[in-house]
Amino acid sequence: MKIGVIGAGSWGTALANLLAGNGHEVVLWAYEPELVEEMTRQRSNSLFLPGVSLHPDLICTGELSRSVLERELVLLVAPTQVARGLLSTLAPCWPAEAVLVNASKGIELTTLATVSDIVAQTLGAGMLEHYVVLSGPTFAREVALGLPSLIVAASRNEQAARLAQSAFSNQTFRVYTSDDPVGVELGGAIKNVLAIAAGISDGLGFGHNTRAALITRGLVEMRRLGRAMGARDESFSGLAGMGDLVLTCTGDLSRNRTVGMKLGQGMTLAAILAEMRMVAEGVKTSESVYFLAQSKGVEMPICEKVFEILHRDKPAREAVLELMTRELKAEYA
Ligand SMILES: NC(=O)c1ccc[n+]([C@@H]2O[C@H](COP(=O)([O-])OP(=O)(O)OC[C@H]3O[C@@H](n4cnc5c(N)ncnc54)[C@H](O)[C@@H]3O)[C@@H](O)[C@H]2O)c1
Ligand SMILES: O=P(O)(O)OC[C@H](O)CO
Repeated sequence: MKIGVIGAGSWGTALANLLAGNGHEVVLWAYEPELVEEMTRQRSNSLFLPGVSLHPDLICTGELSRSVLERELVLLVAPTQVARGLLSTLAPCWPAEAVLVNASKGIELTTLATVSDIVAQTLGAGMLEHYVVLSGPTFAREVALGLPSLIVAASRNEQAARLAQSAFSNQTFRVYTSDDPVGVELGGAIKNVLAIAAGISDGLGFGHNTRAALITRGLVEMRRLGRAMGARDESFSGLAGMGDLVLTCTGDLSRNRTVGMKLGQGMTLAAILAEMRMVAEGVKTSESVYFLAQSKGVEMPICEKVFEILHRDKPAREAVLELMTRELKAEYA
């Protein structure tokens, strides 16, 4: 297939490499001009995926329109907060029949739009028939190294999900399909907020009990918001829900968990972000989830505390005390 990839961060580069290795003709667009130069000449991406050699057939470009021209499948894998700008720019030259696969995991600030919403608003609601969400427990580096990984391709159009499944699958990358893009998209976004919570807990020096509790009760929060937004319950027990939540709350490669750990250890958010070039989607998505939960009347106490710690300067220990001393209740109230 002719495939375009929008975004040459760690995940975009790992997936573009995988697709090229699967025999597709792949054009990878990078935002940074110096990265296009390096990827083309040195076949490496030292900014976002150091130590991984690029596939010899992978084409790299700094021209955004080349990532969609004559493409049969386009993979969007840029930070969520810039997705609207990129898709709006590309709308006039968008290939109408192409399948659009989204691998970004976040919710837009201010609009509270999911990436599905952004796609419908920029490319038209009809595009959702060609839209697939690709999400699951997949650290880019481990996928790039060929370590066995599983993921879900979710779409309301079964044919589109199957097309993505066959384009991405190989011996080390196993893709399941799902008919619940809403649940799969929400799982990927909310787990980033909960990973920050798990990091804060570790940074404060709490133990395994606390982390296991955060994962379990975090999953309840994910499911609640999912229900309010029309997601299928079982998606949250799957790869894009529990799977990714466990990975990101426990894995040292997680940027979101790392942000949380540093916060727990006493660094300010501004100082943490100043030394990070990569994106930790949970930082902004914590704000989106907070307001989304409020607007839907959904109780999400852990996500609420992450928002307050990150964006309202609440001391982490105070937030934990507030969580622990909430009114006592049944586990499934
Ligand atoms: N890295 C992973 O393991 C992984 C796995 C699954 C999903 N994701 C998701 O993939 C998405 C992309 O993350 P990543 O990890 O590949 O990125 P990254 O953190 O490795 O790199 C940051 C990316 O942001 C881009 N960028 C920064 N400012 C930009 C701008 N103004 N306009 C356009 N692009 C800009 C950079 O070019 C780079 O591609 C995120 O939503 C992330 O949650 C990442
Ligand atoms: O490094 P993180 O925290 O952005 O997580 C990366 C992926 O989403 C894991 O599936």
